Amino acid sequence: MQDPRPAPSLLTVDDFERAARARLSKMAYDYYRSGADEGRTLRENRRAFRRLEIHHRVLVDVAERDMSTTVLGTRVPFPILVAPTAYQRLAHPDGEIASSRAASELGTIFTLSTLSTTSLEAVADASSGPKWFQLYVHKDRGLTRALVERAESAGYRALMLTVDTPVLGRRIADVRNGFALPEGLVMANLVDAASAAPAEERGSLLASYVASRHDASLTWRDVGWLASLTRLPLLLKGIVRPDDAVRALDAGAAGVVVSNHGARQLDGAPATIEVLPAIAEAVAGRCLVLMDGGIRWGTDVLKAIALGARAVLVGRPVLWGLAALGGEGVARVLAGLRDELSIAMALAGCPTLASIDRDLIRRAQAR
Ligand SMILES: Cc1cc2nc3c(=O)[nH]c(=O)nc-3n(C[C@H](O)[C@H](O)[C@H](O)COP(=O)(O)O)c2cc1C
Ligand SMILES: CCCCCCC(=O)C(=O)O
Repeated sequence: MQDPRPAPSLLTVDDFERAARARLSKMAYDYYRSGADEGRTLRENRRAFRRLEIHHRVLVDVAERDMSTTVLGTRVPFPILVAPTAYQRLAHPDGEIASSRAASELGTIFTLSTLSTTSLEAVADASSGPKWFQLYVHKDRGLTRALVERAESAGYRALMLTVDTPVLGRRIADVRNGFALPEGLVMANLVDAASAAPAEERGSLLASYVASRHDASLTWRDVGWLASLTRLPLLLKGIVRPDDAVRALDAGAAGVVVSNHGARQLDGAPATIEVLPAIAEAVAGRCLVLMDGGIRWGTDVLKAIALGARAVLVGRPVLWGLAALGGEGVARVLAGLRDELSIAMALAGCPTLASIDRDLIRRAQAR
């Protein structure tokens, strides 16, 4: 007899990307999908995972698996967090509210971008789960300080300072498409600053925002200044070198995010999974190490944990879920990755995250 149930069509992150592509305008899809320049790092972020094999252990009791971990004092049921991504209402009218609620439903951490299309207060009011705030430092330090104070009083639990973006990477598709926010969408955390801006900047063209407001002169000294403004733990996002990770630690950061900004900044930057082991080794457990870039399968998460990350963040997968099915899509993407990780742990002989060690991972022989 035939099974009457329809075959599920949205199972993997790549399925969600196809569904998202069918729903989004070309301009929005290109903005989300793009890497910088020729997309070398974009391809490498995923290829580098494929080069790694998992040499599984057998006959281990994996009847119960524990995927929970603690990040900056917050217990999460599985080690997959939501990365900050700008302009989520471009994907779906419910934007950041829907994605933060989905993260909350699953018990994981949602990171809100400075460039969100919903204000940080509205997101805090709408979802009760743990949240971090991603910070871009503006030339106007008063504005930067105000963002920090607002995030702190709205209940965000950590600040994630993005340090790989002194200027905007060149995303060719965005330049060709003349990327701009459609009428009605704004950079909601910056509306006052935006309405004081000259008319040609109010259209939210990313490039003009960056040129006029974003501070490209940021240095290590400013990290100390930022840390002095807040009692929240500070993470530095965009680290790909062991020496910079140690410097972050020395500057007072509670952790680093090994990231190349989803390959949207410096084309030619290394795949993050390639540089993770040396960074984890350099900081030697003295601070939290997270990573993002190219994670599309539960087995990718397992590889990142094995190579030294406490947890990973996902950017585009969440956008694909949001564009395809709103908040339900985000929840399904996160739950899908969680369930894939659980299966991968069972098959690799790892009942806990602590048992996922480096010895499981080998580089595939070149054929
Ligand atoms: C459309 C888009 C917007 C992004 N916006 C931000 C942002 O506002 N701040 C930030 O620190 N990183 C931003 N990122 C980078 C993500 O936080 C993250 O590093 C990256 O998406 C991880 O790679 P993945 O998309 O392969 O998971 C953005 C990435 C994308 C794809
Ligand atoms: C230099 C600050 C602009 C960053 C724009 C948002 C972002 O991170 C991205 O599109 O990627």
